[in-house]
Amino acid sequence: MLSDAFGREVSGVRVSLTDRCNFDCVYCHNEGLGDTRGPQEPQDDEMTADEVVRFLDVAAEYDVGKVKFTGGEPMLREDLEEIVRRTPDSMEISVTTNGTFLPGRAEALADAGVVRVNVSQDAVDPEAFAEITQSGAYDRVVEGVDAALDAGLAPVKLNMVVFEGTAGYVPEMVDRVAERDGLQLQLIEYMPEIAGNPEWAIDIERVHGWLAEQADRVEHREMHDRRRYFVDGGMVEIVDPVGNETFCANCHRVRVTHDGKLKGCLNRGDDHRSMGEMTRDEIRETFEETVANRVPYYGEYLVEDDDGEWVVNEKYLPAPTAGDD
Ligand SMILES: Nc1nc2c(ncn2[C@@H]2O[C@H](COP(=O)(O)OP(=O)(O)OP(=O)(O)O)[C@@H](O)[C@H]2O)c(=O)[nH]1
Ligand SMILES: C[S@@+](CC[C@H](N)C(=O)[O-])C[C@H]1O[C@@H](n2cnc3c(N)ncnc32)[C@H](O)[C@@H]1O
Ligand code: SF4
Ligand code: SF4
Repeated sequence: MLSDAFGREVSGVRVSLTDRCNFDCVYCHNEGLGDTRGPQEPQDDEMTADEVVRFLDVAAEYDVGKVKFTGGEPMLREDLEEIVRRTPDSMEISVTTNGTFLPGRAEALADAGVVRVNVSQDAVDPEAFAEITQSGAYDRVVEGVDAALDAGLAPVKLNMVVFEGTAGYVPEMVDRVAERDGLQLQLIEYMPEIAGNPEWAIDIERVHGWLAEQADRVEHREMHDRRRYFVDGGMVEIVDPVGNETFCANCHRVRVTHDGKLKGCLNRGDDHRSMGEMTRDEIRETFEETVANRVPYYGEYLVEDDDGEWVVNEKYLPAPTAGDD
């Protein structure tokens, strides 16, 4: 397994299959590309299934054991099932989706080899949902969650971005996952870096504090040192990257953009390496370079030396953790 200069092993990849989407969520960072709601028709620049699989084959050679397919909306790709089927057997496959295409396709995804899905659902109130996603698809998403559970794609994590527009719905969402076996809740701190509107952010520590009061127990997940609260039989995980040095110190994934560029960090736009028409050997080299150049985003990992060059801040070496859960 490859490690970066901070000792962070790369055990997973997140592959964006498209930047298209049928929603237009007001907060969307589009996996680092920044523009909400990409074009609706298939684009020439999307990786083909062959290109995705070629990259995954190379990643598997480096013992990358997990792949997350995301987007844009990855289920807009009609060849998603094919890509999943052709993903190396050694990889655990999950998908993050807005859920609208799960009815009618969840079973096929499970048959192809997806083990679990994360479904975005920011509110239990259809009107609020419509305002946030700019869509009228609330019922369809709820149906999609049911379809995923019926197909055995469990646990289904409900992804909820916590910001000014949703914070009031957190207690209802916590109740919802407690009521239903197979559901978990993932509260994602709003990230304004790429999406803009920093005034929408709320203090995620208040949510931690509230959950700590409700929880019977709290666990730490190895990836990102995320906290998991167990409330009335339900599990609530908080994804809180913003300004969080510990989160980045435990980041074990390399990303691929829909147009086939490798990148070491969600928030960086200056480290993209295009795989384009590369041979496998070239992809290997590019993957190694990408890992070697990964730098945690939050924290003073790079400092200026006496000659004005940016160098690794030695106080962070070796990195605190390795591995993934
Ligand atoms: N800054 C940052 N944000 C992340 C990272 N991982 C996840 N997030 C945020 O959390 C969102 C939801 O991630 P998901 O695609 O559901 O997957 P996940 O929670 O990371 O992975 P699993 O819990 O293993 O399913 C992402 O779109 C980001 O907004 C990360 O490494 N860095
Ligand atoms: C970019 S979407 C792609 C997958 C799919 N379309 C979906 O919505 O699940 C992946 C996740 O990123 C989250 N997300 C988008 N913009 C965000 C932001 N500015 N801050 C935090 N999370 C964000 C969404 O809620 C979603 O759960
Ligand atoms: S559904 Fe996902 S990709 Fe589409 S706009 Fe919403 S968060 Fe962004
Ligand atoms: S380094 Fe930090 S901000 Fe960048 S992808 Fe990893 S956890 Fe996210």
